[in-house]
Amino acid sequence: MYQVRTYNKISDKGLSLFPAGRYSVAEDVSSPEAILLRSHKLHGETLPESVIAVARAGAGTNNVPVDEYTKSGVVVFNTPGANANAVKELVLAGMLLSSRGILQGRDYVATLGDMTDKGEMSKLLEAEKKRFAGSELAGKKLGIVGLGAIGSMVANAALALGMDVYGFDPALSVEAAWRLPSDVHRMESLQALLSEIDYLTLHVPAIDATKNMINRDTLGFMKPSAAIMNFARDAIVDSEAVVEALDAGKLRNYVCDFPEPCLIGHEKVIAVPHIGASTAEAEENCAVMAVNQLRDYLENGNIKNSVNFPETSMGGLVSGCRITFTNQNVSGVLGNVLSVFAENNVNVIDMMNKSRNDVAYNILDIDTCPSDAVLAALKSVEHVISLRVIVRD
Ligand SMILES: NC(=O)C1=CN([C@@H]2O[C@H](COP(=O)(O)OP(=O)(O)OC[C@H]3O[C@@H](n4cnc5c(N)ncnc54)[C@H](O)[C@@H]3O)[C@@H](O)[C@H]2O)C=CC1
Ligand SMILES: O=C(O)C(=O)COP(=O)(O)O
Repeated sequence: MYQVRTYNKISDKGLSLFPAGRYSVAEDVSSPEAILLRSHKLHGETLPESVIAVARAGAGTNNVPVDEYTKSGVVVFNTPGANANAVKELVLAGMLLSSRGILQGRDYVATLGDMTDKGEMSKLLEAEKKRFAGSELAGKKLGIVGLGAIGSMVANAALALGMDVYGFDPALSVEAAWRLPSDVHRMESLQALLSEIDYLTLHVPAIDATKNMINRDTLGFMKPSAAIMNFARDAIVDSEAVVEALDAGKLRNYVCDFPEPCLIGHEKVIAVPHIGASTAEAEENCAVMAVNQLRDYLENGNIKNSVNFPETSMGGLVSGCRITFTNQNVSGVLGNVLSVFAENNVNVIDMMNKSRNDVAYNILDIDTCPSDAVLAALKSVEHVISLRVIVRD
């Protein structure tokens, strides 16, 4: 029986994919092989030694100490693109809230509760509405920083709204480049993009390279009439600098999914509580994808959509026994492991070896499971980090 420890609200559509008789899935399982979570922060928590995989039902993995887990052979998964549409829609809402007097108008109308005369109310509203006039998105310039799953969807939607779209992404993958509409103006630097645009939307991961990428200096490149949408992470924007710019009339408004104390109550800030991916559809997509990936790893040793391990798949088990092992990515390890097999007359039917940065991952199908002594010999091969035996049910 596999044990999976969960954190956060994970959609039942995903959880129901764990077969009841083979999985125990709960917040309080004692020796989990896997962890399934959303934004719960694992930094500073002791990971049970039993854990071999962590699945983030979502995109950002900055709540998981990925580097530390990699060293102990723990595979970290995420669910690329599964919640991108939900974020895209909220970005569009954010830009509309930023450009029109929707919230201000709603707040004003809510003050009219004492009025009883319909005609009087109508007259007053018509007289006052000029205070809530806005501007249109069509024809405005949108800058997108990060053109991955979310950024490319926002680009398409913004073009459909008649916006002129500018993009900056120095790390763009070939696959993401293919998804991008050709009308997106490619910018060579953040500064060039910021000085051009009326709206900025951020869709980069929270990593060292993006920490405080919007700061006092970079805010200085923007037009005073520009607005920022931050549905990425708090770490990407220096909020204190944003408040200074808003107060000094150097930024029109700031729409964000990551409120911080200095932003609360500011009249030019529209802040919501990290609800970018909080739709039924996105929660289901993420949970289903995370559970399928986790099951394929636990039951077959296959790896898809990991943020720290190479994509490695040999399909379902065909032989009686599958050995998977992770090793430091140095030369000679696979050869030494195969020597142990050869010395003990273990026949390898099929195998795959892939590497990514400092780790290599291997799947080997063999005809019969090796003895405990052979397994011990395999585990003691220099630079082998972890080893697992998967037996067909
Ligand atoms: N508000 C919310 O609920 C959600 C927030 N997010 C956040 O949005 C981020 C992006 O999500 P996805 O688009 O799904 O990820 P993605 O991995 O598909 O795209 C990220 C893009 O950022 C680019 N990038 C990396 N470093 C960069 C840099 N220094 N400058 C410019 N571009 C850079 C990458 O090349 C990639 O194209 C996530 O990492 C997460 O932090 C994601 C989903 C929901
Ligand atoms: O997928 C992401 O990166 C998100 O920020 C979504 O977070 P959540 O799963 O809604 O807690």
